Amino acid sequence: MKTHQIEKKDSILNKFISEIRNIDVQKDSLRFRRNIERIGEVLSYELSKSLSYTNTVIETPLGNKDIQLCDNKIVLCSILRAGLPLHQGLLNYFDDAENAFISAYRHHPKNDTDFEIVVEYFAAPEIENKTLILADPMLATGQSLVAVYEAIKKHGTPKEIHIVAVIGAKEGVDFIAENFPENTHLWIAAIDNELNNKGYIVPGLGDAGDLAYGQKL
Ligand SMILES: O=P(O)(O)OC[C@H]1O[C@H](OP(=O)(O)OP(=O)(O)O)[C@H](O)[C@@H]1O
Ligand SMILES: O=c1cc[nH]c(=O)[nH]1
Ligand SMILES: [Mg+2]
Repeated sequence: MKTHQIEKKDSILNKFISEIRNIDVQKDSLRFRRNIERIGEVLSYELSKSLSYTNTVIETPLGNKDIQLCDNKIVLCSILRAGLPLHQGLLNYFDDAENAFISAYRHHPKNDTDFEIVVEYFAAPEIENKTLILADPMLATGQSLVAVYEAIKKHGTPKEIHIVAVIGAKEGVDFIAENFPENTHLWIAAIDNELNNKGYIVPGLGDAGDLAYGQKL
């Protein structure tokens, strides 16, 4: 897997990341969702540089102009719930993409610290031989992404996979690197060093799904 950690180079992205991490600013859920969306837009732009392009002639009112246009058949698949605002950011740029949604949540059968990932809902177009963009803002242990990939694999084999995430933990990045095909790309804004005993990224930002959409039972 090739990891692209976009915040390594300073840019306006830093402001959006600082706001989603900030304990005061993140309380404004409208701003939180919009910041995740804006980060999705920045990551889309970075990812777009790795896609394939074909020469196309565009007719303007005054003549013709050659331009290289992306010819990948993209399926944009986001993991519910927290993936929704990131999905919108990606779709703002990859507006021709087909769309897929898959659910994954942490089920705690015994206590707060042990959990298993439950994947239930999957709605997708044909993915065989297409460019699959898998989006989830948080990459903590990596178990959700791997569980989702196992479910998606049963429906076809994409030509290539691009994972898009906002904040990850080193441990989770290593885990997905072991479990996704070698030609997978990870486009991620920031990578933190630690996970706590509940599998939350430290310092991270807290619970992305709750910050975007409110607490769940
Ligand atoms: O890398 P992992 O350890 O699997 O954790 C990351 C997952 O946790 C969050 O979802 P959550 O289960 O909180 O669901 P939600 O989006 O409904 O809040 C996040 O959006 C990822 O899907
Ligand atoms: O840090 C984390 C880990 C999982 N899910 C989140 O929303 N945040
Ligand atoms: Mg959550």
